[in-house]
Amino acid sequence: MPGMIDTHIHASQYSYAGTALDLPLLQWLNTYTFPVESRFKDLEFAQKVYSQVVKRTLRNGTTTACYFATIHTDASLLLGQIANDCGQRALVGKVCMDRNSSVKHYKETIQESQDETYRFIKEFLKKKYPLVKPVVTPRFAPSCTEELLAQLGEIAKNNNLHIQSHISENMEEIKLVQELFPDSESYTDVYYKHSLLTDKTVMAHGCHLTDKELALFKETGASLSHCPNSNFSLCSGVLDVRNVLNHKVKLGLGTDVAGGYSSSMLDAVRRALDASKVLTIQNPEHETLTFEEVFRLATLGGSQALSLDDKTGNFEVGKDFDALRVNVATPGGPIDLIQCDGPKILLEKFLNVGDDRNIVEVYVAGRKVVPFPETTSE
Ligand SMILES: Nc1nc2[nH]cnc2c(=O)[nH]1
Ligand SMILES: [Zn+2]
Repeated sequence: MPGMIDTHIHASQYSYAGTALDLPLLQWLNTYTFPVESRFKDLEFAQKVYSQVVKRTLRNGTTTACYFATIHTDASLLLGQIANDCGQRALVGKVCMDRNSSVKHYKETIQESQDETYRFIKEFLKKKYPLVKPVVTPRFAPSCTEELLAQLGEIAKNNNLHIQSHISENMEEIKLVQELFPDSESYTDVYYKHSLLTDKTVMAHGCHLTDKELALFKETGASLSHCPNSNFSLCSGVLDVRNVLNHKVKLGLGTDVAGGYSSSMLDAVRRALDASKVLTIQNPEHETLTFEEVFRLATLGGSQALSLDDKTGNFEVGKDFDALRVNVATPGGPIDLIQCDGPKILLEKFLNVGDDRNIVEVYVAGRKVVPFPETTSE
């Protein structure tokens, strides 16, 4: 099958994935996230966490990942190097934030954020990695001043770069954005005003976007990353994917580690189906997503959301070979095959009950990256 595409994952939060899920978003960021992310000034710590998250996601069948790192340029460059060395296709973002009232040492001045973003992009592009690219990454509106958002919009435009951020994840966050940006009509308008909504933009969550905001996504070509594990784990909200698709907005799936506790895209597939079923429980008229639709979101949908669908997402002639060799009946694996089923049923079983034991080989751009070559295996 085509490799899976994680459109939103915080590589820097991998060390505490599976813990610390007892607070809502803003309190979770202040209590757990910012203190951990501030540790990535230490390149040894960064090397350890980043090589583990890249290897784990590859083993789980993530052939393309769109990563948030931290505010630290050198550690963010290191994440790019590790993804390249391990053969994963990736977008890597050095996080930008010049507002943080809770963990005072974990923020930049606007000048630092601008200068370091330039340095990050320049040094990254100098490496000429074939599959790994930088992405302009304002953390989210509440942690950036208007001036910084405007500068980042300019930098992305002038260098034709990808952009990633977060939007409308929980209600408290939306209220905070209204207070911080009183001149903007909506959360989406804050990004739109600063040229941050383009056809190379991916915004995580969007649980509470209005139809009017979705229309602005459609108009600009910006996409959404649906991160259902995170949305459930932090009690943020339930995105109505059907409504997003009806608005013809591009959409992929994301793990959002560590707001989401699992680094596996198979988990994202299952949670996306759960989220859709929750909406059907609440409203029987809701048209539940099918497993085929969610499979598409995890692969082709993700490639479209990241504007990488000329390279990956399916096996169309002319694209790179990003693929998983799956053995549904792998010995010692989680699936018992009782009867002889056709390929569609086997895919459904794998998506719902399979795990990395079933993913026998992983290929990115034709290169076998799992099992790991002797030197990098652990
Ligand atoms: N889930 C999640 N939402 C955010 N919004 C701003 N930063 C973050 C983050 O690290 N995780
Ligand atoms: Zn996130």
